[in-house]
Amino acid sequence: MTIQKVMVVGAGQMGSGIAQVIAQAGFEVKLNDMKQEFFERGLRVIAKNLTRDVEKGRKTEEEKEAILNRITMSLDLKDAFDADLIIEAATENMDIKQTIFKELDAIAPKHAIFATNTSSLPITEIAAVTERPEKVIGMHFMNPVPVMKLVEIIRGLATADEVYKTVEQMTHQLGKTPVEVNDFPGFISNRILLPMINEAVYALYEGVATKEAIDDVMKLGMNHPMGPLTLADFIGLDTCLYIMEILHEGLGDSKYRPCPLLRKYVAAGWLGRKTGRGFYVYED
Ligand SMILES: CC(=O)CC(=O)SCCNC(=O)CCNC(=O)[C@H](O)C(C)(C)COP(=O)(O)OP(=O)(O)OC[C@H]1O[C@@H](n2cnc3c(N)ncnc32)[C@H](O)[C@@H]1OP(=O)(O)O
Ligand SMILES: NC(=O)C1=CN([C@@H]2O[C@H](COP(=O)(O)OP(=O)(O)OC[C@H]3O[C@@H](n4cnc5c(N)ncnc54)[C@H](OP(=O)(O)O)[C@@H]3O)[C@@H](O)[C@H]2O)C=CC1
Repeated sequence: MTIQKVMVVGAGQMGSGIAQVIAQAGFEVKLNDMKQEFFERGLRVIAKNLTRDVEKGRKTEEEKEAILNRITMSLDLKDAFDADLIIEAATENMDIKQTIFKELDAIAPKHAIFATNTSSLPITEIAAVTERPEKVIGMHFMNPVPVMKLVEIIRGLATADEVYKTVEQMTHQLGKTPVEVNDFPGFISNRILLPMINEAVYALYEGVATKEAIDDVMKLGMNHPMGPLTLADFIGLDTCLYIMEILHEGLGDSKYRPCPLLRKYVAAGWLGRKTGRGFYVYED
């Protein structure tokens, strides 16, 4: 199957990055969110990234404009009427994702593939609310999307081989490297990454060291580009907590219990970079 028209649902940090790489690869993309201001916030981030590319001589001003012109605003899921591929990148919450997919199922063409960028939720359970579970698949991009090479592709129980192949090919067209993973909580990436981040939060909670010291140990000692607490702020503490809860519930092992300090920060609305405060404070 050939993909021509794409829709991305959710214009947050992941949705805007996904829309950017899709438009960069020459596809038309509708970027959907619930309010115009969320779309505009997403588009501002994309424009900023592209301006940096122009300043660094990687793109011309004309290329930047052409990419931006391929991204159109959508505030209504009905705009999915002509989509070949829909990539959902809304908030990490099963109810939200199932509601979106159910609604899209009644709107999108019968051939359309539904991909979800979920970090941890079961693809099979999301697919089950649609009449097309064979066309539902996980397409898990990494943050920041324009930079990171990996896309985990997750088959649900019913995902058709043809759908897998189309999404794999699309991933190559976006300049990314696909890795196939089966449908288990947190897949590979977050099953391994998030317990490390959660352990770093426990180390802070128990007073083992300061946040700076914890991050320095992992940066300088293990050559991680960011310390785990900085990375948690970058991902979003709400998303980190959701993922730990899914691992805990889905795998049934107490080693995945979320640290109470992580819960406390999320309850306070300290969600990391996106709200200006998490483990660290951000002025920009
Ligand atoms: C939660 C999930 O479900 C899964 C996940 O995504 S988990 C998160 C996975 N991501 C990570 O682990 C990221 C870890 N951090 C890093 O790799 C690096 O710190 C980083 C790439 C984010 C920044 O790299 P850095 O060397 O510290 O900073 P910097 O020099 O400013 O940036 C490096 C390049 O990335 C680009 N970049 C940095 N942040 C960017 C962003 N948010 N958007 C777009 N481009 C960005 C910069 O423009 C720069 O590009 P050039 O060198 O080509 O000019
Ligand atoms: N952050 C990360 O590092 C990564 C996250 N992911 C996954 O990507 C998804 C998005 O995460 P992220 O971009 O970080 O989150 P953000 O909070 O930045 O963005 C989510 C966006 O979705 C919007 N949204 C919520 N409900 C709907 C809806 N019903 N219809 C349309 N848009 C909606 C939100 O609007 P509002 O602001 O009003 O709530 C927000 O703009 C999650 O599933 C997450 O697990 C995957 C890989 C990495």
